[in-house]
Amino acid sequence: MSILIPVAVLLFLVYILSFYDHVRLMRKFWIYGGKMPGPPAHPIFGNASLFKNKTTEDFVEIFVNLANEARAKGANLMRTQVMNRIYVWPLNGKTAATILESSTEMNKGDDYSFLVPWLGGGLLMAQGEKWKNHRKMLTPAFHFAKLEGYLDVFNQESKVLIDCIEKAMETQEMIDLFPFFKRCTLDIICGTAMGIKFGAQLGKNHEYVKAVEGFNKLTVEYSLNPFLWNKFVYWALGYQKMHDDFLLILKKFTNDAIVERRAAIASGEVEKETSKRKMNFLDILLSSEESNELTSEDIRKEVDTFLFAGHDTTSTSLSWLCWNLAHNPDVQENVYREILTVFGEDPNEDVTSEKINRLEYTERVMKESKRMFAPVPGVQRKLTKDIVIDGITIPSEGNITISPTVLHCNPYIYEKPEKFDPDRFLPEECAKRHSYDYIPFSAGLRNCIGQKFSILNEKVMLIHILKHFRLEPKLGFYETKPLFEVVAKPSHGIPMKLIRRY
Ligand code: HEM
Repeated sequence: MSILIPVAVLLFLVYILSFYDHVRLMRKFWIYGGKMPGPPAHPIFGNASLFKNKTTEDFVEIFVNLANEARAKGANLMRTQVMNRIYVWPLNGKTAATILESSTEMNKGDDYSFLVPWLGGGLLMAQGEKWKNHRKMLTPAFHFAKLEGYLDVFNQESKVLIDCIEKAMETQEMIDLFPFFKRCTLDIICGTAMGIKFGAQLGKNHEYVKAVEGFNKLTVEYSLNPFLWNKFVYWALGYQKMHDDFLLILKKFTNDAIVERRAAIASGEVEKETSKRKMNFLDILLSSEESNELTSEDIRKEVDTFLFAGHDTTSTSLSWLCWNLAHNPDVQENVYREILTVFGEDPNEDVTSEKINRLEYTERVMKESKRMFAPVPGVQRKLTKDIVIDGITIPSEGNITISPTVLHCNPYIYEKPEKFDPDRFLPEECAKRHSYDYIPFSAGLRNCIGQKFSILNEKVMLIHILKHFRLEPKLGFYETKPLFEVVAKPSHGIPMKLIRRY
């Protein structure tokens, strides 16, 4: 009994000390935040009350309304605060450019810290020279000529997708396409990046798929609950254990895939490619391992980064595209007609690279869909030094949130932003805007390395789907909402009735 009291006192002291840095930052941001436009903040909790009893389903509306209130008062940026964190939001492309074009302020923000044990050191999270070297090394995997080589996988997996949907239609009248798209894009990224048949669409590797979902859920819970930001609390409530269990599954899967590919190359089962332009992503990494540029752990982090960044984003984007098409039948019909004109009527024909760039109208529709529902709702930078934007000093250690969602809903740039209008992307309309008023793939040096890959992937899947089915929504347009999470998934999926085209 006597030992319990000092242990309890010690634990309490550790707990109190662990808050020292929180209090220091809270004070600093209170002083700076008070001079910025933004909603009134509490000295300790900041703007936490805005999110009380809300879920990430409500956040888009909250942030867009706050941004519009600030814009109406003439502000070009706004701040929000929660406990010891400050977030400064550029409200138009011109202001966002200051940070996106900076070659020094490229470090990722506080909300990414959760991903460090999994992806830290991979391209998405890396900093400084390491980021520069890895970006240079991996760029050839996304070269135009290389993308054409991925078309086979896009076509094959899209056909499996159609089979899976048709099978589901035998027993269900209403189908939520989102999980189908997610499994398909996971199979595509594994096939293209690593040269392996993953088989998520056929029900394989279920444990990995579950672990990705579990880890994503934890990420959201962590970012919404500031008490979990304290390592001690996180551990004591059992979150650390769940976190570690998911990580074990995720890392093991990738490590096994790497070992398998290495062995296949060594045994000659897979022909060794020497031109970097022709190599798939994992083979580029493995060749850099041979020349001691990368360690095995570096390779694992990069592969995990591409699996993470490459599948949820594209499937979410395609889901919102289908949602917009289902709710705008005229636009859907126009896209379908354009697809038939360019590719012909055979629903089973492969999509080829020569014709795909002729889909001008479809491309505008895809862009407008990403404007209305930015698949990545926000990215963050953490400042290393004070910077001044629009005459306002933003302090070091503060976060800048560049939110495509908030920028794309700017009524001063996009008249009636809630209206789906592909003509906003006619060249003469684009010329009227700052190029950073539309940034679904971010912009500047740290833009999305996978954007061309993703657009091609999405187009091929869309062509296969629309050639087979007409889409009819089974929920009202606003009954499923974009979640303000790492990826803006639809809160209630995208339930559809699919009508066969032939
Ligand atoms: C619609 C689909 C996609 C969207 C909307 C999207 C969006 C983005 C955004 C906004 C960023 C900047 C993140 C930040 O600054 O923190 C980013 C970075 C990145 N994306 Fe994508 N992405 C998509 C698809 C993909 C795909 C298919 C891949 C891989 C095959 C990929 C790989 C990456 C990587 C590795 C980075 C980090 C780049 C760097 O920091 O140098 N993304 N993406």
